[in-house]
Amino acid sequence: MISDIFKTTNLPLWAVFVLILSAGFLANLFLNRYKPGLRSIPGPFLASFTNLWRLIDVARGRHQDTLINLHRKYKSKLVRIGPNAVSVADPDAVRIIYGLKTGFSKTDFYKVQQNLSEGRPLENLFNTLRDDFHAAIRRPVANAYSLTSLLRYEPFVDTTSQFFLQRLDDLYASTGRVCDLGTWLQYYAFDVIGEMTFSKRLGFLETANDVGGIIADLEWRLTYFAWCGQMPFLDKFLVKSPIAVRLVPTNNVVRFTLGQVNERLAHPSDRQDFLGIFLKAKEEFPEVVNDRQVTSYSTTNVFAGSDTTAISLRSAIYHLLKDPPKLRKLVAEIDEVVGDRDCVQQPISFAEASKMPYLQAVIKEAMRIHPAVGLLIERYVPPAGCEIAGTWLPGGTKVGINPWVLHRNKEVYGQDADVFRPERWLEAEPERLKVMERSFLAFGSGSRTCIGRHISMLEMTKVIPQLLWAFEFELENPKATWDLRNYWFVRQTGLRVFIRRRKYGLSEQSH
Ligand code: HEM
Repeated sequence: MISDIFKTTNLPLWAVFVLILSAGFLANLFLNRYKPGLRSIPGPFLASFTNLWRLIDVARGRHQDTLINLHRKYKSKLVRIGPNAVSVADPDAVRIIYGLKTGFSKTDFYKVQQNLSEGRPLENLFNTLRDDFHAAIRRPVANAYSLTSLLRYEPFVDTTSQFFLQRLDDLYASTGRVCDLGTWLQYYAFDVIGEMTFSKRLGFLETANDVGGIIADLEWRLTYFAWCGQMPFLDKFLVKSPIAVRLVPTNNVVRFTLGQVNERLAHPSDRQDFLGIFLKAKEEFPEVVNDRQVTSYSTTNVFAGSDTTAISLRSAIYHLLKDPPKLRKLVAEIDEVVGDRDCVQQPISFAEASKMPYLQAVIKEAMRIHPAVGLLIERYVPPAGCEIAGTWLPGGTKVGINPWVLHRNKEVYGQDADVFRPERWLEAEPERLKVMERSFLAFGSGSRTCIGRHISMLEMTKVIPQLLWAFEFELENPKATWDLRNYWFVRQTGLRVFIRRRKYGLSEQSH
């Protein structure tokens, strides 16, 4: 056949190949564009041909805004953002896509996130695609993350918070220097998770520095996940290519946690921190938990639990500082609960904080208006296909909800959905509240929901009142807005403040 074309056209062989390749490429684009089940879903024209559209848009760092605008522009619950990818904005779809036993599984976007350890991808709770493996590794440790286990971690949070406040007082309240509070909240979040996981602060607050380059490493890694995750086959040619694997067989964060695990193994102790629990799980479930799995659990704590918590803390503080009446309302609630005691020496307990309605509403609203995760929480439609928002989608389609899109849905949260207003959580009628709760995806939803959500709520509900009790914060430039960059997590920069003592040092003053 090829030789016939060659003879009749007198074309050189290479030109025939180029022609055939071009025809194949064009046919592929055409098939992408007119893929059954997806061809009638509105979306950017280019996106229906190639995932490059998605990759480029994600690389620009404001993908959450693009999706919010696209859903509003097309007035559609479904927007096609790739030849085989659909963004969904429908509260009723939450249960379908993320519900227990609905058969939707994580996509190869998560495979890219499997960091290398000794040359092999390290599957963990967060990034595994295999539901049976996920259930097997979740069972031995689930209890350690439950609400009832929280009391165990409160002292870890308290000691780190006290040190955090002392550092802010020494370096900023006492000197009048401007403080990059956003960065300090990140140091705090890393040190708390270090305390809880390894019984030691990782040294961020102490050194006021990026210890071991972990923050920088996570930053580039998240960027890589976000970009490469839009065209996951590229991973095999980049970080997981044979040459790259040989050059960097174990990545930085894994190496760091491996060091902590090895140190504990060399000096065994009966500490009830997460590492202690993971090592106990190794004894109780030897068929599932080996040394590699212990490292995997520990790495996940550091990876999934630090940046996300810092982002949510920043959101709460920033939005309060931008809206002084709301800040005053929260401070009044804190003062009432704390009374005469020193809130640094005797912090608000989790039990007390859980009964502070405005504080709870502020945290929830901070995570609604600025959820940490800023890309689709992607899943594959099961092989039999499925109807979502009135459209039948074929098996294997990538679907997902971007929390930013559902959180800004005006039908769910009202016409002021773009505004920070904690009161909405306190005023909503029970039926409306149910829909708002169902659409709240800051911690994901269903079978793969965040295992660390109680831990982060523990941190946030304790440290926010302590900070606001101890200090007054003032934005360096009250009119400026901060900068956002979405690389899987939507990280903020520019939360720069002046700090003044409010009640910090109360016990010293009374002596
Ligand atoms: C405010 C803080 C946090 C936010 C916003 C957050 C957000 C999320 C989200 C959206 C997911 C679902 C991801 C998906 O379905 O693809 C998730 C899963 C997960 N998170 Fe968190 N997270 C936070 C804190 C933590 C903490 C403190 C830890 C650990 C100590 C943690 C560990 C995990 C793990 C292990 C998973 C995977 C769970 C599974 O699939 O079984 N997270 N998180």
